[in-house]
Amino acid sequence: MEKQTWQLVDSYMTERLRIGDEGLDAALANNRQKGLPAIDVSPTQGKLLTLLARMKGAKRILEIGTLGGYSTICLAQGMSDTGKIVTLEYEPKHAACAKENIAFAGYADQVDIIIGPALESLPILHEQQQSFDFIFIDADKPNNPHYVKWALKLASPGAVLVADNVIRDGEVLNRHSTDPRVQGIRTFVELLEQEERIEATAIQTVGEKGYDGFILGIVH
Ligand SMILES: C[S@@+](CC[C@H](N)C(=O)[O-])C[C@H]1O[C@@H](n2cnc3c(N)ncnc32)[C@H](O)[C@@H]1O
Repeated sequence: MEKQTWQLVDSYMTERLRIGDEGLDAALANNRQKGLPAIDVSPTQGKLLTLLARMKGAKRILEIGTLGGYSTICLAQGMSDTGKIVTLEYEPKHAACAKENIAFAGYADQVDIIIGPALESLPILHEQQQSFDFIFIDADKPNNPHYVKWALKLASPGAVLVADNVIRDGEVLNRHSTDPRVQGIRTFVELLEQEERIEATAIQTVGEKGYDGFILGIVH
């Protein structure tokens, strides 16, 4: 099938901007070989995570939704040399694959994968008085409103907040949508509208998963 313009542009930019490396390529190959769903962030989007973590000088990153650890490795590449990531994953099979990929990429000692529903892990992190200067939300979208509330409790002042898949082919505009993921994003955006501590914007994207986008913000 003939490639669409956005695919050609994505390949052009990925190549010209030298995006990706052995660890990231191996992670994607292992994820597909183990049958994980192909819902990792794209290489150009992953590089955005790397750059945001580097711009922030992130030292403690929380990721909600690990899958095979592709985005975890992107974040690890941008964090400070002594940085740590806590990443939350529901599916043991995904977490096991992520563990392999993260170790191969050289970040085994800096990443803690917690297996289980994020809504059970987040209160434990809070009880432990953990805090984070970068939070990436990319798990089950119906729970995004809960995740942003936990993010507010766990964020250190000035923390970066990123959430993926917030446009959903434009369905975010459809207040009558029966898709709980769309309603999760709509409620999430309404919470952002009301929450003065969060200053945010949206970046629209196009990719293998369609027309979608990120929320980027700072928790003051
Ligand atoms: C979109 S994928 C994450 C992709 C990953 N961030 C990347 O770009 O490489 C979402 C992941 O969240 C996990 N997940 C879904 N519901 C969850 C929950 N309640 N708690 C923790 N993880 C969950 C899924 O199993 C899946 O692996």
